[in-house]
Amino acid sequence: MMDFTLTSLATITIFVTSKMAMLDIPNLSTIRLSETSASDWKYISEGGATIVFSYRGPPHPSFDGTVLRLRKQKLHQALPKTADGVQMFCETPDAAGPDDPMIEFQQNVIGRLISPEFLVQLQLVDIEHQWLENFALQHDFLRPEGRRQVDTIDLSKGKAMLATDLVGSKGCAVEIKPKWGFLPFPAHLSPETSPVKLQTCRTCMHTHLRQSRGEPAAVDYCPLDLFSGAEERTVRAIRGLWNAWMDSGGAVNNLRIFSQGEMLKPDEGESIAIWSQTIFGLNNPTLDELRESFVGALLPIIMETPVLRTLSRLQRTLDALDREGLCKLRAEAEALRSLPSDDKARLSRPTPVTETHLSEPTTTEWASFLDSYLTSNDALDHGDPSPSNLRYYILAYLLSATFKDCSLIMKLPSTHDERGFVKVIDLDPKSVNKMKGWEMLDQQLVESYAKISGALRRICRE
Ligand SMILES: O=P(O)(O)O[C@@H]1[C@@H](OP(=O)(O)O)[C@H](OP(=O)(O)O)[C@H](O)[C@H](OP(=O)(O)O)[C@H]1OP(=O)(O)O
Ligand SMILES: Nc1ncnc2c1ncn2[C@@H]1O[C@H](COP(=O)(O)OP(=O)(O)OP(=O)(O)O)[C@@H](O)[C@H]1O
Repeated sequence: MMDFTLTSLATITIFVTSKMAMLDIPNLSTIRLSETSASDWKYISEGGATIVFSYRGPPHPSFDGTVLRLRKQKLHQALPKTADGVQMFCETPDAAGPDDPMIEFQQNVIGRLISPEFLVQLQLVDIEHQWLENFALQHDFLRPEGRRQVDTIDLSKGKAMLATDLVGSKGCAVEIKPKWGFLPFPAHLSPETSPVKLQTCRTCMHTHLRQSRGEPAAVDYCPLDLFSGAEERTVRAIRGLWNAWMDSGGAVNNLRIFSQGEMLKPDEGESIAIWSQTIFGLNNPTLDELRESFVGALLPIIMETPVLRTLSRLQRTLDALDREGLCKLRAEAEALRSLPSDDKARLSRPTPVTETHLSEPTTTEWASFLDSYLTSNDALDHGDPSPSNLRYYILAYLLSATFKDCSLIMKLPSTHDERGFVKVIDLDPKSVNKMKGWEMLDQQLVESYAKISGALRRICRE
């Protein structure tokens, strides 16, 4: 049985040095947001943890073609999700710290797993408190009401992130949040959960739960179709996303459409008319015509990009035990902890759960984990995991969660905007504090889905 200890400092030093050289991140402490005014930035969109603005001010070498990504702060802690699905529990790893760990994480972890052509250039910038306060004051009221009730720009941060603006001010960009692209590894599922979880994917179960609560949900969309690589299924997935976008008035977060730098909403007739004319050359199309043009434009991009396959492989291989197997492994390690020390010493693979198992991974630990994952994950017996590898599996699960929650932004090719592209965004590290919430949600999803009669359950195929 292979045993990973995540502390190989020699390897880590070499790795960090070579990676920094490769990505050539400049020293950006000289870039000052206070050189711009709040009105130079236009609200683009937001997720559970961050809010994004595009630079639209006078020409500036540091800000042209960039977005500003600011951290948000919950107004209230430990609340359930709101009706529009805004996540309200569990903090991100940096919630208490002044800086954003994202850049380091993208260099040291994500950059080793996803080809740089699919990643966005990120830069850390200093923010002066007064500037941020004024910025928040000017922009907060333009945010969606549902979001404003939950969180606000985090004024405690001294740094923010600049990233390449993928939406731009011309042409059409499409954002898809694909979610979970695999069915779980069966080895650790219980007899009760196994028939449910092996037939219906996690995202479809979540959709059902949301639907039953009257929340917006992408009911016709299954990520396994999108990830399938098969044309017919990909068409079905894009149609499903489009239908959800239409039916929810653009409220579901699985599909966002940006036209000329603005987020499009299905009920904005004039913008839709301009969009359909400029992007598809359609005048007064029927909704079906518009949908099929949209599908036709997106299909080749999705079929050709290798990045969906990469994401699904990463999600799956990093979640080799399923949440249930991980919980069992932790329980096994906890049971070992309570053994008398003489008995522990005699065990072939002891690993009681310690504080370090539940701490946030450091940069060096991530680097060491990646070394192990890239060289030896396939050689591990995931059907009979060793408690001594508990920490390895915890880090793997955290990283899998990042890939399960990221989004793609695809720029449609157009005459004035040359080539299209596909980029992966929102590759933030997830916090170990989320484990409990994930466990509860997993149980809730399966329990709720198991109540549906078998014949009505969705069958998701890989
Ligand atoms: O648990 P899920 O699958 O609902 O994912 C959450 C997302 O909900 P979704 O299903 O995509 O609408 C949720 O998205 P929204 O806030 O609903 O747009 C967040 O992305 C959340 O991550 P974080 O708390 O921002 O780090 C996500 O939480 P994690 O599971 O990634 O921790
Ligand atoms: N580089 C970019 N260019 C243009 N728009 C962007 C960029 N990065 C993010 N966005 C927009 O901002 C939104 C919020 O960003 P992001 O998904 O990173 O936030 P988040 O809070 O981490 O999301 P989640 O809740 O899904 O975890 C995205 O959904 C996208 O619409």
